[in-house]
Amino acid sequence: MTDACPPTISIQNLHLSFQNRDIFSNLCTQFLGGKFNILLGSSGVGKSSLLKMIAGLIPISQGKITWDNTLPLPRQISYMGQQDLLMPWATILHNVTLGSKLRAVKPDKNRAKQIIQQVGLVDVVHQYPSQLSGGMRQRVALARTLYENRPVVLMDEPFSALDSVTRTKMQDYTVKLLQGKTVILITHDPFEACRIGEHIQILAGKPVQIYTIPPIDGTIPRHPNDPIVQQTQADLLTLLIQKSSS
Ligand SMILES: Nc1ncnc2c1ncn2[C@@H]1O[C@H](COP(=O)(O)OP(=O)(O)OP(=O)(O)O)[C@@H](O)[C@H]1O
Repeated sequence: MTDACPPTISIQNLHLSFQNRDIFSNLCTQFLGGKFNILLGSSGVGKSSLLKMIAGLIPISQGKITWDNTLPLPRQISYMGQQDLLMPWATILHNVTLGSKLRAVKPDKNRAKQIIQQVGLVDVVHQYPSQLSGGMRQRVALARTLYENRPVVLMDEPFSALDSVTRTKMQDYTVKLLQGKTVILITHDPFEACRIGEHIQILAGKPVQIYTIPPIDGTIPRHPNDPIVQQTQADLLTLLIQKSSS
């Protein structure tokens, strides 16, 4: 499973409603294979729900999600939701390797420890989630997602609880480890989008649609001082303000 070619994921005329309230209709877009796809948009517009539909966590009533390889999509996905969903009874190491245990395969403890070290949690590897801060818990969830080594990685605001220095380090490490995978990452932060985005889209408007941002030059992770990052984040924020009021 880990050597599957990371697919492009296509959304065709997708519809979502909750209790007869339409969230979006006829939504069409693509998330590019092997790229960092970033999704922005105002709170409540439907970003997390779209990610959950791709992950198979919300059933599809109308429209289609397709992908361009032959493997079942759910088996290719590693999903990091907004809630960390850490198991309170398991140590940090066991939380990170939980997927292996659930699949009844021997955990790769060396790989897990390496990732835990890179996310800065080596000192708490044998502690329990209740002993950690919110930002530390989020890094455990990040480590668990990275440990899975799947071709498709869905991440819903994975760095939202982190201070700006840690956030920058985690962005760099995530880009390094997930290079060549199909990543769909939700963020509210235009700066983050411009640092690590290769294909940036905004979910916005009435009715809700997807808008694609022109590609940004340079390889990711772009340096925070890169003038392109500075300029495009300002443009992106302006666009977000425009789209949220239209
Ligand atoms: N299980 C549910 N039952 C009913 N309504 C829901 C459910 N899940 C989401 N919604 C509604 O669907 C809309 C979209 O929610 P969603 O969480 O997808 O938005 P979002 O863009 O990810 O928001 P945020 O940026 O705040 O996380 C919201 O109005 C929300 O209240």
